[in-house]
Amino acid sequence: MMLELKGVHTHYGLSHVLQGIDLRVGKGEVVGLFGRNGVGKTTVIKTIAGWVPPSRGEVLFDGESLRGLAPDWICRRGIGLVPEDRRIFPGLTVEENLRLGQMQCPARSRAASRAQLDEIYQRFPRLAERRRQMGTTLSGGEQQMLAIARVLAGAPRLLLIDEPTEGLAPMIVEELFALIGQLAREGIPIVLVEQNVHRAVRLTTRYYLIERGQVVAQGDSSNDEGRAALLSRLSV
Ligand SMILES: Nc1ncnc2c1ncn2[C@@H]1O[C@H](COP(=O)(O)OP(=O)(O)OP(=O)(O)O)[C@@H](O)[C@H]1O
Repeated sequence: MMLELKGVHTHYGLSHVLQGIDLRVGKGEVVGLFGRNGVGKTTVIKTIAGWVPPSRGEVLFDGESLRGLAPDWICRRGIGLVPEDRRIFPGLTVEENLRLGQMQCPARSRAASRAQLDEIYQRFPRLAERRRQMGTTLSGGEQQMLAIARVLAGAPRLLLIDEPTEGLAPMIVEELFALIGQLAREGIPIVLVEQNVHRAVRLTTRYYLIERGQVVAQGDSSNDEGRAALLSRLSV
């Protein structure tokens, strides 16, 4: 198992948000985290990436505990987080954003090379065209692409992607889902939080349904039956 959460609890102050999450992500998987607003999906992702430390339980990556590691170090181990709010660095061009991504947490020696940057531009031609434009002046969809590209620049071995399509136009949404599908086919395991369950579930191989900080259902979403079970449970 590449990533494993064992009985993870997370608090924000006195607020007990995650209440014993068990979750596993294997090689080649796209794991969907679904559930209503505020149930703790983002907190699961932030806990994995070390942005909020778990108060109890373990997060294991490649069998090793991440306990006590700062987010930078977790990133360097190979876990890349694309946060919901994208966090494009203001005052920096597209290329400078990507170079920072290469430097911030190079997970592999491939990162931080010119060749790797060229590969990223091949994958994201629109970013190549706009490489000298300020990152924050890109459209919402382009900023989301940049946020993903910047994390890819660190050559992660596992990707956590939080609500990538929120507030974006349908065409861009399709492009983003196609991109995520492509990354998965290239062998990067992905944990995806997405409100657009109908669309997202077609990409995921397995899912966890979360309610009030707990996993209340999980299953296979690689076939019609599994997907139908999830959708009926969510009644969407
Ligand atoms: N920094 C914080 N401080 C205090 N409480 C927080 C903080 N971040 C999140 N929470 C609370 O933790 C709970 C879970 O939030 P979280 O963002 O993980 O949920 P979510 O399922 O991702 O929801 P959404 O889909 O709306 O993003 C919510 O009640 C939220 O208000």
